[in-house]
Amino acid sequence: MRTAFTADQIRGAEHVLMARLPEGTLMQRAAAGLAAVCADLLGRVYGRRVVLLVGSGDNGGDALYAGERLARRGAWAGAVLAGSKTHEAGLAALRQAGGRVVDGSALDAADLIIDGLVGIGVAGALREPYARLAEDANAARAPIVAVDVPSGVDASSGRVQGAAVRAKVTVTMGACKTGLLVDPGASRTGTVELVDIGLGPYLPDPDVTALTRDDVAGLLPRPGNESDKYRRGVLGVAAGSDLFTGAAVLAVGGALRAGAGMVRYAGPGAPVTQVRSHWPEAVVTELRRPSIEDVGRVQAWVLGPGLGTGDWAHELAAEVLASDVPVLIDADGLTLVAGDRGLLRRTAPVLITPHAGELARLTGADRADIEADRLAHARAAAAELGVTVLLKGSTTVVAESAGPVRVNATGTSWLSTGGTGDVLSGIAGALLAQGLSCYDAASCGAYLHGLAGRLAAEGAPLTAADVATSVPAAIRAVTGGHVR
Ligand SMILES: NC(=O)C1=CN([C@@H]2O[C@H](COP(=O)(O)OP(=O)(O)OC[C@H]3O[C@@H](n4cnc5c(N)ncnc54)[C@H](OP(=O)(O)O)[C@@H]3O)[C@@H](O)[C@H]2O)[C@@H](O)CC1
Ligand SMILES: [K+]
Repeated sequence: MRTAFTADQIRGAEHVLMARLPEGTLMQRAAAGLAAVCADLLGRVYGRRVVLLVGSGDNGGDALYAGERLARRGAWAGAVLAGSKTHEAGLAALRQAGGRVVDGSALDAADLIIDGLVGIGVAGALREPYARLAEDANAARAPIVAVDVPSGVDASSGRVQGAAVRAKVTVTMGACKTGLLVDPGASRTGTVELVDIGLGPYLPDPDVTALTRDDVAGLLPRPGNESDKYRRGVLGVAAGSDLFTGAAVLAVGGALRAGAGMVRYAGPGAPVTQVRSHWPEAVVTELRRPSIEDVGRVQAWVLGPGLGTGDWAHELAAEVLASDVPVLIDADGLTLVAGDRGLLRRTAPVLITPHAGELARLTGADRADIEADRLAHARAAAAELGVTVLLKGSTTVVAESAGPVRVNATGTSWLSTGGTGDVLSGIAGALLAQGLSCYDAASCGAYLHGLAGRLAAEGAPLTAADVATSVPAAIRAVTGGHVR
């Protein structure tokens, strides 16, 4: 499990550790790790030009001491001092090793840029001259190594207000920061390298976690000798309408490919015909009225893709939500719930899977605000609505009212195409039916969906149906495909 922490959490742990060590020890550990990554990136250190962007705090101190180490190995090291003050001991060390103070024009001829403008101590958007230096560094041809976080990215949320460094590598100290895993910040980090400075034993529970392949392999249900289709999990899918038939086909497809023992599809005539012809494996009930009475027993429901938002859909949603099994609500289901919050009054668990626009409709928050601070809005919605929230987007986040938010970064931009959300609801719904909690079903579902998208795309456009087709390959890639 990858873990990440807010700036305050890191500072708290640093405080305890620092009190036990001689002054300056942590910064030397940080600088040593930083210099090693820079040296790797340069290949040969001797004679290369390294420009350090140095802010007024300890982030600048890290950069200066790393510059000192590179200068001792024969690099030309020039520090651009951006702040009202500078880490004096770090600057003296750099000078003693042969480094110098330069102005921003040195960026043009740099082989490597070290961004030590600001780290976890930043407040708000970058001020001048930091903002201009960040932009000049981005425009230069040399790769940028960000110290701790790319300057301009809020370490605790991933928020970017104004200019921000776009790094090739981010060398983060002690533990990963939340903002490195959540967009828009995550898209600025490049590769994230962690330098162990001994913080581990002093860290609290993480703010954010990200499942690894092994975590997902451990959580995914696998059939045993005693399994039959009922014990493996029966998923009900209430989706599709005479106007929108594809959503039903895709949601059922996602569920079947993700290992549901059986999928029971319930809907009106047109999608019924489509689901039957695409998926003879599904057990289909054509609804003459909005009732699930004749559908049979299920262990979880997916409600909403392509369902429509009229009275018929509302009645069906009310019936599904009146059941005593977990329900995943997506798409039109979310619009229905936004118009009638009373539908969410139930005791069995609810997982909602909105994108930012749908969450905005549900909570009244501004869509742009949600996109700027995905974590805070997903958490707040989970607490306000009493549900698990899977907020879709370039970094998908899964939040409950308490505990760490799980983020998923397996996705690809090729997944931003119609119908992929329907497939995701099928996958996560199948995992719910197989007994996973909303939190695990959502985070494993997002992981598999992202990976299936990557496998299906291979750098080219994909369709939602391709994603569903690739789900077994994604599961195989996660579990190693061992026959059992
Ligand atoms: N402590 C340790 O032992 C270790 C610390 N470590 C390192 O220290 C870093 C944290 O250092 P930190 O706390 O000094 O804060 P930091 O991120 O350098 O920035 C603070 C300065 O930025 C400025 N500033 C703020 N907002 C701004 C804005 N919007 N726009 C422009 N400027 C702004 C503000 O300047 P001022 O307003 O005072 O001029 C303030 O002084 C951490 O990320 C890690 O790299 C690691 O090596 C591990 C060991
Ligand atoms: K930085």
